[in-house]
Amino acid sequence: MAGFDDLASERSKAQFDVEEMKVIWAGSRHTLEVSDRISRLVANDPVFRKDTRTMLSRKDLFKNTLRKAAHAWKRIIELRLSEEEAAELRFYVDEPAFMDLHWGMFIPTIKGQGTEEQQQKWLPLAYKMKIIGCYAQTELGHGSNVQGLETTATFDPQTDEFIIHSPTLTSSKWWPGGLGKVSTHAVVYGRLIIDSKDYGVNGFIVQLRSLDDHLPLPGITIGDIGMKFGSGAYNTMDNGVLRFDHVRIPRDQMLMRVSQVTREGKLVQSNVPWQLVYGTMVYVRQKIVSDASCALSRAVCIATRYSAVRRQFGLQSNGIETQVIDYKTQQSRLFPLLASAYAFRFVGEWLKWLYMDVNQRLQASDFSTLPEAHACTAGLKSLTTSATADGIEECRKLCGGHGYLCSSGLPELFAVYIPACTYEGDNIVLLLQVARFLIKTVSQLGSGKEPVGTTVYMGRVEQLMQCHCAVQKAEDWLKPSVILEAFEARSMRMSVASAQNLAKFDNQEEGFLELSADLVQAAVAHCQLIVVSKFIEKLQQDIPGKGVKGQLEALCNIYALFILHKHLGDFLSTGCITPKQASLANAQLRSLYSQVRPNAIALVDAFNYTDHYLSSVLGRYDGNVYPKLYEEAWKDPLNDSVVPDGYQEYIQPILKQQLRNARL
Ligand SMILES: CCCCCCCCCCCCCCC/C=C/C(=O)SCCNC(=O)CCNC(=O)[C@H](O)C(C)(C)COP(=O)(O)OP(=O)(O)OC[C@H]1O[C@@H](n2cnc3c(N)ncnc32)[C@H](O)[C@@H]1OP(=O)(O)O
Ligand SMILES: Cc1cc2nc3c(=O)[nH]c(=O)nc-3n(C[C@H](O)[C@H](O)[C@H](O)COP(=O)(O)OP(=O)(O)OC[C@H]3O[C@@H](n4cnc5c(N)ncnc54)[C@H](O)[C@@H]3O)c2cc1C
Repeated sequence: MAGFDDLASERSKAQFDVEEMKVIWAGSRHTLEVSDRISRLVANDPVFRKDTRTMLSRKDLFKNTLRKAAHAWKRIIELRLSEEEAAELRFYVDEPAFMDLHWGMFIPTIKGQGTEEQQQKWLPLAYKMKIIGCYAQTELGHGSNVQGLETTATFDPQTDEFIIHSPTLTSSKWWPGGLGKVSTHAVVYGRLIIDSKDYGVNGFIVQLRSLDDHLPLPGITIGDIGMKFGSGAYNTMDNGVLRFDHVRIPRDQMLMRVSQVTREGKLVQSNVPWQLVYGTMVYVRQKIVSDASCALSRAVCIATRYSAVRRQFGLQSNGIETQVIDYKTQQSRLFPLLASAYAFRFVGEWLKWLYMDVNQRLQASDFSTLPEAHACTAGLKSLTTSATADGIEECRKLCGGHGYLCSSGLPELFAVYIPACTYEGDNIVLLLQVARFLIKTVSQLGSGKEPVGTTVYMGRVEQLMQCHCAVQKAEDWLKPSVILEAFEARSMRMSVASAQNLAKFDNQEEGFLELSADLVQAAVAHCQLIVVSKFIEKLQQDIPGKGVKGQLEALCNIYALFILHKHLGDFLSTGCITPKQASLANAQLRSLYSQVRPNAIALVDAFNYTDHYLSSVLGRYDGNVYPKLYEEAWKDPLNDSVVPDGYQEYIQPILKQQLRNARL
């Protein structure tokens, strides 16, 4: 039967060791074992079913999410899961919920911004879920501009307390996940005021609801902000609104790792940079980059499997139509996304390492790598989430009409994913941060301060401003050194051009605003260079398994040449490559697609996703698409009755012409 046979035959064509590729994708044998075991555990538990999610009303949906979250917590306790296993379990439950914010932001904020004493007090309560917390930073009037927050935390020396207050409507906290209906506590960001002086934004632990009856504490107004994009999707989350009317908290509930307020009301600064108040955002942005590869690979897995099952046109000699995956246009849209999923996986792995390294340095009071960590997490978060959101939508189109059905899994994935381009920093705002970092680095060239980390290539400014690409034939584009030089030269030249244009302005801030669209492009070029170079570095490691390295090399080249093709204007206008070299790159890309084609199904199998996690009829492992699509349609509540509700009120009068007669 179509589907079963197609995917089995595709799998038999694979030219590499899929089991070894699974290890590479997972990061290690241990991680593969854990994710494999936990994903199956979730898939086999009826409480974690997802198939009715898009049909439920908001209230039922939310209650169902609470039920799953409680069950997940119960299983974590019963099975004595480790922190790693518990995180995997929450991941595979695959339903945004208050737990994400409790474990993903509230706890990390206390760890990163609390003193030892504060950690000892609050973390055990949070780990045991005796309190549930969220991260309340954004307000109705300000999200991107953190320094513009209006909530105040005024020190009262009489009582040794802070008074938390929302002075205006626009100062209402607005968006925090988990806040609307569940959290008992929040880390609230507000302006620290001592003796009428404003000391800027700090974090404060505030209890919101009673631990006895869950009612809001006096002075607190709290609720959900309403339905969001898509059915099901992110509506499982209670994003909330919160107002304070002079709510008092003890002084020791200000997070005091960065600065402390003494009993006398004096502000004492630690030796750590004030930017550590922004530390949780760096942590979460790093996590979001890793998650991007999960979301994109999930969409790509669905679209690739379905493209091998779906046949249209072109009767072959055996009387069967062509698999749509064999169309070159399908390949040129799908395979760059497959390559991007792998590229984001590896850059995410590297970013995790970078984040751990920065953290270790911070513990040892070495703050030198913080600006680079901020620029990398901000830039890569922006690059990978934008590409993933666009990629999911492309996968929907790659699946034709059936991709638009909820049962394809793609509409909900898209709806859940797209806010990643906005939360944890709007993607444009974050790229402007990277641009500032690049301009600063360029302006320091020649000053004796050598660029470090991901900007080390800028130290070769003279060479990169003048070099000529050496490509003469299509295969030359397969050399990592050639690709790297083209990407470095493009990024260098775009940053230098931006810096030169900026220098023409008397007022740098005005110049930055005027040139911001170009600056964003320079930042994108730098971030794409990071992704390409980290993929190339990955290939320099020992990669076991028959044919695995060869497949990864092909994917790496596809990613790089696809980006080159997409941003050809940059490469040509900066003189990094010639039009002839561009056309050779395109020819090489076509040849790489042919190389990947027989391995495409095996390359998505290597993600090791269960059908439960994919939740897609089109992406089923067995390829049994048509019978299941047919079956799925009959489950829709509209099909519960043959004649729909409303027939007698609205359809019958039209058919019987009663309405027309009434008008005559
Ligand atoms: C789908 C669920 C699946 C389940 C998976 C679960 C696990 C994954 C967890 C993920 C959960 C996702 C759920 C979503 C939750 C969403 C949460 C949020 O959205 S929280 C709110 C996030 N808000 C933002 O990101 C705001 C963005 N704005 C800013 O960060 C800042 O305002 C700014 C950086 C844009 C500007 O800062 P500002 O101080 O006003 O000015 P400057 O630009 O001049 O910066 C001064 C100086 O500081 C440096 N800087 C800035 N930021 C940082 C930083 N984070 N770290 C270090 N340094 C930083 C900057 O470079 C400047 O340095 P200088 O040397 O002076 O040039
Ligand atoms: C699903 C979801 C979950 C969230 N969860 C949380 C949470 O748990 N806790 C929390 O505190 N917050 C949360 N947020 C809020 C989120 O962090 C903010 O929405 C985000 O930081 C963007 O800020 P904004 O909404 O103010 O956008 P705005 O800044 O108002 O953006 C509007 C437009 O202005 C542009 N813009 C803004 N500033 C500039 C500039 N300087 N230069 C050029 N263009 C600019 C942007 O690019 C964008 O196009 C969440 C948001 C969403 C959507």
